[in-house]
Amino acid sequence: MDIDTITIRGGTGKDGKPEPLSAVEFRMGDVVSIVGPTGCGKTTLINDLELFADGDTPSGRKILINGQARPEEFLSDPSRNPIALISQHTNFLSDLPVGEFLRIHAGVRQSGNPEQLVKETLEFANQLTGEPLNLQSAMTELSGGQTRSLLIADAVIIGNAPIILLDEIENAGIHRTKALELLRKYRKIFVFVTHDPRIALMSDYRIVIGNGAMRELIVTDEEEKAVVGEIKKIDDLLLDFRSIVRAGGRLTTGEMARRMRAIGYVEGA
Ligand SMILES: Nc1ncnc2c1ncn2[C@@H]1O[C@H](COP(=O)(O)OP(=O)(O)OP(=O)(O)O)[C@@H](O)[C@H]1O
Repeated sequence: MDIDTITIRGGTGKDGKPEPLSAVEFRMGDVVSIVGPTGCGKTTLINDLELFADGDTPSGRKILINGQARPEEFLSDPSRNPIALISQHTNFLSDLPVGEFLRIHAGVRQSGNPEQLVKETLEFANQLTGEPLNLQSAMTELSGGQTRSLLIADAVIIGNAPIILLDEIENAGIHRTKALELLRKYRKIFVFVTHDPRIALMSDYRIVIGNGAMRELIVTDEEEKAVVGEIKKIDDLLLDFRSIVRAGGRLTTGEMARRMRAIGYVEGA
């Protein structure tokens, strides 16, 4: 089934009142962020999407595919489920080597050459994480960042899911700008739950959640796109400082001023 749109029909917030945003429609190719304070209901919203809620979850929301109720096959046959969720608490239970797992998954999910898909998936995963993984590593031995990178790459390339939900990938040592740039090459709906301004502003629009309810939809305008360029510079600088400290180095005020000048920020500005 080709998916063009996913609609969220609003339900109620934690106070039982109707959500201010009564409906939101995602179109194929959209990159969306869900933002809001801790505990406000962001994960609940993507769980509603993953479950194809039909008024049967605490929020009372309804999820429509191409304007219609979910087809039964999405629930009964996992291989037809168009949604992949990369949650915050993902661990592998199998201790298969990465290569074997990917080969088996590619064989079941796709008709193409499994070796090519495995290669592509590994390359994709290794662009997302700072700690490259190899096909011989046991899956249970991967770090949090490697696990999350492998799952994202597997969902995008082998699972080929048209809708991918990603819950707070910023906490797992994933290269965020790279992730957004790479993912945008694939025509899918990506929904990020995030506290990260870089991810939120690199999205096409964001849904603001408060007290369990969808409150506002903000489209990223030209001014915000310019701001994200500056945020990237500051963020990259912090990542540089982190790398220096991790590698056992020391930071000096002189070095900090030099690096800030190099990206166009003067000391103390
Ligand atoms: N619309 C709603 N109606 C009823 N309960 C809700 C609703 N939205 C969220 N909740 C409840 O509020 C609690 C917190 O929600 P949730 O875990 O989704 O927040 P979060 O924004 O993802 O938090 P964090 O930022 O810490 O990950 C959960 O117990 C959830 O069941």
